[in-house]
Amino acid sequence: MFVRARLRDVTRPHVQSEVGPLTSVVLHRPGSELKRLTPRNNDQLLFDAIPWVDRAQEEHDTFAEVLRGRGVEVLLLRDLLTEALADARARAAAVHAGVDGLRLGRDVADALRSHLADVPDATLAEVIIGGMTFEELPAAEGDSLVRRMHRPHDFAIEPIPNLLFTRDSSVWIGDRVAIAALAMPARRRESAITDLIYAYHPRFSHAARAYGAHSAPVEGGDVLLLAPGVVAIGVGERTTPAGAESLARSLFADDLAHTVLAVPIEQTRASMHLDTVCTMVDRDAVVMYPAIQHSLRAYALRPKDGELDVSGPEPFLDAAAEAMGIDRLRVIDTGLDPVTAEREQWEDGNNTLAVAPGVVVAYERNAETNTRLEEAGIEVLRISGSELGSGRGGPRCMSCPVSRARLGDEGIPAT
Ligand SMILES: NC(=[NH2+])NCCC[C@H](N)C(=O)O
Repeated sequence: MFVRARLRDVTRPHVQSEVGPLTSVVLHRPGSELKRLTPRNNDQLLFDAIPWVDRAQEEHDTFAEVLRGRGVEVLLLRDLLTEALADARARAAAVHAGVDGLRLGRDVADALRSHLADVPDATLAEVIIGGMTFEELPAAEGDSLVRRMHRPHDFAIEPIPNLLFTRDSSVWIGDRVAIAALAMPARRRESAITDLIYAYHPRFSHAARAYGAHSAPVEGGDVLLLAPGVVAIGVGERTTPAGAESLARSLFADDLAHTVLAVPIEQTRASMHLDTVCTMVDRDAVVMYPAIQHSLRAYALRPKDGELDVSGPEPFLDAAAEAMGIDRLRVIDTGLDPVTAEREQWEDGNNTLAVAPGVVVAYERNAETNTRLEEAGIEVLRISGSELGSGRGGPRCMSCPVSRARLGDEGIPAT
């Protein structure tokens, strides 16, 4: 009885750290939404190039296989969405999120809503993710200025290619899920999708929330669970000071953290999230972009008599070690020359996904960083990311851990 209960426990949502053995994760296999990218819209849609979609899918399939090979349950977001849409309330939420009446005008919006009300769940999921152009709109009676004045390839529903980066739109902390409030217009609809999956998919419908999509901006790529009870939140291009503060309040209120470290990062595309410059590779070790190693600082937030106590800023590594209750947070010293370090940081060399303490998935192209990780005793599972990387995200960005075994419980086999 006891053993069975523990086995079942393994895939129950629960994430306390960045490195506890990964048992269940949400990925999004990229699809038609990437085929919508053109040189005219890629900047706005936050891609730096036009990916070769078939190859991106192959690379993603390999990523999923590497994880499965380590006993990880891979949940695909498109499947979760389609299954959630079996609930009529989820369908209504999906149509509401996809059809923008102000943009389309009353007649087109009404026609589109009634068309989507009748399509199968899988088609609705496809339209919500892949978008719809004006020429793909269902035919309608009567005349319409909106239809006449839009070009055939204009989007009636925008595609959401950044759904690939499942890390950013939601994050599990303990047994609660935080729905991220995404900062960039091209990504706002992603929260509506994760929100409805967690609200209506039978697997998650009982999950309590740690944060809501209508709060101040927080993106999952900025949230690092350094140790049970210790959460670092990057504050920069995406997560705002108000977002970090309100997530901290919410975590304290729910007893999910005792310390939150707010970590200012440069507001540039290269370091859009904290996880572009620093990820954990072991219980007490991070891989970090050398250029920021000595300048990264943190404000420490702690609960005090129902209010917030804010101290610092002090060097991030010191603040982290103190909050984690360890002597020192090791930095894997990549020791790279500044040009190589900058190139590999841009290509997500520091954006690793730990599948267990000391075992990470990384892009193979970051050869120098990976070699240094191995020299430091970290096992590196290499995947190709030549096409996947064109959206500026690595293995950590492309994964949303739903459950990890607690540190110290590694003996539990994955089901
Ligand atoms: N956690 C991350 N680093 N995510 C990367 C997201 C990349 C995406 N194109 C964006 O600009 O939003």
